Amino acid sequence: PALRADVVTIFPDYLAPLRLSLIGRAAQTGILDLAVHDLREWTHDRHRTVDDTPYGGGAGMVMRPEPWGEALGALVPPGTTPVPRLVVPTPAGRRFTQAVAVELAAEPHLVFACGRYEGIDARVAADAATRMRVDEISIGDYVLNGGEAAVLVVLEAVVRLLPGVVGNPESLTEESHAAEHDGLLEGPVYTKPPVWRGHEVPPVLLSGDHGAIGRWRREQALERTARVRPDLVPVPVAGRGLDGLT
Ligand SMILES: Nc1cc(-c2ccc3ccn(Cc4ccccn4)c3c2)[nH]n1
Repeated sequence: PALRADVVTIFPDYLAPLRLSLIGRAAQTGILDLAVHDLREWTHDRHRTVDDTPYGGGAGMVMRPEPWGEALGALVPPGTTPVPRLVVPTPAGRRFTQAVAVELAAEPHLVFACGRYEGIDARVAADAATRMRVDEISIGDYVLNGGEAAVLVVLEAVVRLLPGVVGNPESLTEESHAAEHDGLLEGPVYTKPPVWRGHEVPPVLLSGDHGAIGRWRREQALERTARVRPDLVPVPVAGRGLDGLT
């Protein structure tokens, strides 16, 4: 497979959507080798305990290190090659962007550690870092109850970049946030009918003039990006042309 992905979670059913559609097909065609594991497999007490009270006090519970240590030891036994990257969703992680998705899509093996409660005992990541690359990732500046939704987001963004997953690879470069699009947002898209509820499709798109269409689309992308995400608008560097290269 192009990518092996192991997901460890106390809510394996939450990852069921990964069996559907794009990612499901990638798994069936063997592009992606996906395995979801229940962390409680690596508990040994009657109540299959995965959490405990936080040292230093404070509200909530913390995930115990022992089950995680055993789970990661089982999934990545010492001597495993290639060494996987451990992806740990957390509100306190580096920002997940398209560039990070591209980076992760180049990895042969990803292991996702889905935390719950107030997070995972910090020693788990510290110990794993002695054997593999640990990547603490935030999918955005909002607080979730656990890492599972973040794994769905990260895996969707990563798997669609794998060769053979998306029918038309060209669609991967023409979209918002793609480097090839200068990181601009996508402008408006239209299809038939040419008039719908009195709304017309912009005539240039029906003109067949591909130069004009290309210019119009770039203008629309710039306009929308300036309105919605001014932080993404490329700043012209002094003494260089529009493409910033000359
Ligand atoms: N971008 C993100 C990622 C998360 C995330 C990821 C994993 C966990 C495991 C537990 N929690 C709850 C929690 C809430 C408050 C402070 C710490 N943790 C998570 C939240 N929220 N937002």
